[in-house]
Amino acid sequence: MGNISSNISAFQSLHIVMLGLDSAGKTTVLYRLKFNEFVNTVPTIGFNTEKIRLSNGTAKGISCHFWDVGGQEKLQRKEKELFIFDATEATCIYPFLAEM
Ligand SMILES: Nc1nc2c(ncn2[C@@H]2O[C@H](COP(=O)(O)OP(=O)(O)OP(=O)(O)O)[C@@H](O)[C@H]2O)c(=O)[nH]1
Ligand SMILES: [Mg+2]
Repeated sequence: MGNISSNISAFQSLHIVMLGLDSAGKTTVLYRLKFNEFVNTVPTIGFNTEKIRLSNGTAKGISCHFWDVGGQEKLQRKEKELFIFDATEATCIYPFLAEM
């Protein structure tokens, strides 16, 4: 047993897919985590992806791979398809995101 971060080896990344309605603040959160500052955003067409090392109380921290998916109505059908797949498998979701 243990928490999520202690079960992730130094060579693995935690994949986090950010889903939500348009203008919910997903991209704002992503760049706040990445740059530690507020960034003006534009509506996301397709997706943004960033690798961010977050603190988990250890010197190494935890490697997180964020997938910030645009929430506009025309993109929501694609988002629903993503739920079919295991979001921890980036190779599964990437082809679908790339089509958006
Ligand atoms: N007041 C307030 N505004 C916020 C907050 N977070 C984001 N915003 C604003 O809300 C707007 C939309 O934020 P985004 O981060 O682009 O929203 P999003 O969820 O990425 O939207 P899509 O890309 O269209 O899916 C922007 O003008 C942000 O400045 C918040 O916590 N408070
Ligand atoms: Mg966005």
